[in-house]
Amino acid sequence: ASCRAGSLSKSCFHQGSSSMARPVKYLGQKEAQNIDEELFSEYSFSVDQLMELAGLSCATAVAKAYPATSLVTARPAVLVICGPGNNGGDGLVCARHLKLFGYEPTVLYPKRPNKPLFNNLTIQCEKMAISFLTEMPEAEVIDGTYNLVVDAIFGFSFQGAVRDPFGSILTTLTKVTVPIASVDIPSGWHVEDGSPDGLQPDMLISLTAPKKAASHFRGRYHFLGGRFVPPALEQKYQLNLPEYPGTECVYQLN
Ligand SMILES: NC(=O)C1=CN([C@@H]2O[C@H](COP(=O)(O)OP(=O)(O)OC[C@H]3O[C@@H](n4cnc5c(N)ncnc54)[C@H](O)[C@@H]3O)[C@@H](O)[C@H]2O)[C@@H](O)CC1
Ligand SMILES: [K+]
Repeated sequence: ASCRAGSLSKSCFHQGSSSMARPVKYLGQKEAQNIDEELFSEYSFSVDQLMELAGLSCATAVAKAYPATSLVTARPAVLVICGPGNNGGDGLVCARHLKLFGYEPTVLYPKRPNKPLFNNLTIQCEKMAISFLTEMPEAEVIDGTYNLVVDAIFGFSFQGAVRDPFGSILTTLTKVTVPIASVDIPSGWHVEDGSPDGLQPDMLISLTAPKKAASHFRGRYHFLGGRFVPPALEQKYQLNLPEYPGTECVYQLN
């Protein structure tokens, strides 16, 4: 079953194991952070584990929507822009899996936290011959060089006015014409209210469960990823997640 999230206010109905249609829950910012915290504290996951699964989901969703063989340019070049928190970490993992899937990712990672997790993810990319840019290219250069941009700048902890260097990066992104695939939230959007003047990505990969901002998403592809939620946690928060098909790590919501 599939549905277009934007056509149903804050809900996307799907057929679960029962015959009754159930709406997938769209999370508020605080609830998303509580679930995140509980996965680590109560369920004893490590950040690395969930980030790996989240990033793999993102690369898988990108490969389903934009198969490397269907890309118009000779090289399946993809620009992955990573922010300063865990959303950026998802982007680094996504870049590594995209490379394994036959794409040519290039990473822009302007603000790097000095923590082993992010240092290791960066080295893993470098060792896979993924190049890192030192500055954000102009929109025309992006359009001429890359087939797609993966936006892994901000996720569910974003708040307030955008601080540099990400303000100018987001301004450039609003001008690119190649498709943008946003990880978890379109960067710069208010996590619950969205942003009518902000990025308009072609794809959104919601991780764990969609956030409320996803009801404002108007792009072509909305995927759910991050198939790691224990059933008890899903029930506690009444997430009403769809059943992922077979062994898939993503579920297409529209
Ligand atoms: N439990 C989950 O659902 C999981 C979440 N993951 C990812 O983790 C993300 C959340 O990560 P974080 O909590 O680290 O937060 P984010 O990655 O959303 O962003 C936090 C970073 O952005 C900065 N920031 C916040 N507002 C800003 C502003 N206005 N201007 C400039 N910088 C700003 C903060 O200083 C911090 O460095 C999720 O969206 C998802 O992508 C996955 O890695 C793993 C599992
Ligand atoms: K994002």
